Amino acid sequence: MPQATLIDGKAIAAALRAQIATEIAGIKAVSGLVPGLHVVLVGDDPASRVYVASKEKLAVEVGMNSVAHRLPADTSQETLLATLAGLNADDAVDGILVQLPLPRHLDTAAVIDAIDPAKDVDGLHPLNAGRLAGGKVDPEHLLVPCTPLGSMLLLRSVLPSLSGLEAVVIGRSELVGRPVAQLLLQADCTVTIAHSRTKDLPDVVRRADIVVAAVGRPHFVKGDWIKPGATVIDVGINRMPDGKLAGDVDFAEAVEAAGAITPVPGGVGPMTIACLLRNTLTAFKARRGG
Ligand SMILES: Nc1nc2c(c(=O)[nH]1)N[C@@H](CN(C=O)c1ccc(C(=O)N[C@@H](CCC(=O)O)C(=O)O)cc1)CN2
Repeated sequence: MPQATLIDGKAIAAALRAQIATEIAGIKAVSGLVPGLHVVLVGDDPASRVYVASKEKLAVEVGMNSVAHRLPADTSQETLLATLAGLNADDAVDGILVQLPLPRHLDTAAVIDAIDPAKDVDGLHPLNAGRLAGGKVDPEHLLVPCTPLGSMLLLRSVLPSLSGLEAVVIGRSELVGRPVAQLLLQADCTVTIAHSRTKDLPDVVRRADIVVAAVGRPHFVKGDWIKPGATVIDVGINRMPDGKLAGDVDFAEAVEAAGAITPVPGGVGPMTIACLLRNTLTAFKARRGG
């Protein structure tokens, strides 16, 4: 049995960042302006610290102004909202992202609501989520959550046309499951969103030409759930007791059945940050009439 094609998220993300860097260099040469990305981190969650440092570094590499606001774990809701109000009002700020998860005492929905939708490079503000759900806006000009956007770019790297394909998304989070389902629908897939209460999940997944796994449970999706030749996008990034990362899909099994599959690490993860940079450039151009 031939093994699946590996979808190389690391390489595709690097190519996207190179494209963004070229575009920013061109804009800078003409206007002297570059996009400004501001990331807000509250607390000291080790994984979040690593992701924020990586966002800061890669934003600088593509030529952006990059600022990380690191706030203590006991930051109050009022202080966080005041920080966001300052960033909303600052014309040099094109993109604002609040790293998730926030400490439990903070109200995440209220924090996201407080970000100017035009600067919401995470695509999580209700206005941007509503535009995506409405399906009426050109995705090139919409601020779409980064992991779903990256997942779609990976899918399109192996499936230029998605029209009419059966897609099953496992997981219904606002960060991944719901928006990726909306993007698949916009690409004319027939979309099922499966979740913890879905009955006969293995049989539901067996129907899928495209499987997007976003459940947050290591090796949850088994190889015999995968229809032969299906494309599998594994969004899970689970830290195992031995320190290694594992996806939501049992890769060793699924690679034998799938037509194409993303690895973990090196699949969707790197696309999340590349798409954040893309959204920041999109926001910059929209705000400055580019
Ligand atoms: N406000 C947000 N918070 C969070 C998001 C998000 O999109 N917006 N996503 C995740 C974390 N995340 C970015 O924030 C992220 C996760 C993983 C990677 C990545 O490149 N992973 C590598 C492995 C890295 C490692 O060794 O740990 C990979 O998969 O190859 C980048 C960004 C939750 N929070």
